[in-house]
Amino acid sequence: MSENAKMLHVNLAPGEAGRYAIVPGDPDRCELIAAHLDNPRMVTRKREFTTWEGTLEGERVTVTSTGIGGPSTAICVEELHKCGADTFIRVGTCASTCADVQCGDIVVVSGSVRMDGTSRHYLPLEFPAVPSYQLLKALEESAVSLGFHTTVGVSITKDSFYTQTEPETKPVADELIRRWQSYVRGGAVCTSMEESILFSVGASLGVRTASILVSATNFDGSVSKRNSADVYPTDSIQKPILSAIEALRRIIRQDKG
Ligand SMILES: O=P(O)(O)O[C@H]1O[C@H](CO)[C@@H](O)[C@H]1O
Ligand SMILES: O=c1cc[nH]c(=O)[nH]1
Repeated sequence: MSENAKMLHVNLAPGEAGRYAIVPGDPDRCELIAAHLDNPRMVTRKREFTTWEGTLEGERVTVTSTGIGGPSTAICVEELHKCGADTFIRVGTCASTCADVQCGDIVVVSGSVRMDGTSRHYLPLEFPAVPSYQLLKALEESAVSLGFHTTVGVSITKDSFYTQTEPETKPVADELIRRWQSYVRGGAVCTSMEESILFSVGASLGVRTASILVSATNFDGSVSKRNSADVYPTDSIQKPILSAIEALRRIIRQDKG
């Protein structure tokens, strides 16, 4: 393979990603994020990986979707890194697992339970899945400065959506519910599907990672179920987007300073 060949999945070549990457799960979210950059343009799309780019504070910013869950997130981070990225901010949604986080509230993830398989291919389980403190701090300060209700806390990264929302229907229900209860009793504030992978792959590559989420659910007091009555206001996604853009501005200025 030539050195300038395009990556197998994200379809970018070395040099075609900015140092700064914003990585949502949903491909449709890339355009919404890029709209806040200067000179946004769609770059490429392959499988679950859609890429837009633009500039912020004069620096190139790449926005690429990870798709859902571990394997595709690991691929996205590895390939963007090969193409030039060393700073990754996930902008996503989560389900609340605590009373402090209600629908539309922000969570800045300070660490993640590794209830996934992919991160174990990178680091042993005793190694914590944690973000870069510099990025976490910038995200928290930005979200608070924008007036959003913000919680900094531990998320649960799971490998499967419906084993969380309907654990009692699965053959391993007892195990799922027992583990989930222990995470919640340990103080986990929300659940999503990419953090432990993003943080672990980032740590193994020696790059900066962080994640900011908006809750798509109200917490109804149940340990593991999604609240079926939740109506997710689609404009809520602008909260983590605006926070991430402001945080990235601060990071870029710090990097330059
Ligand atoms: O909001 P996004 O980034 O799509 O992420 C969340 O939504 C998906 C599940 O519906 C999972 O990928 C979960 O982590
Ligand atoms: O309910 C939800 C919403 C976002 N992400 C999840 O993992 N679950």
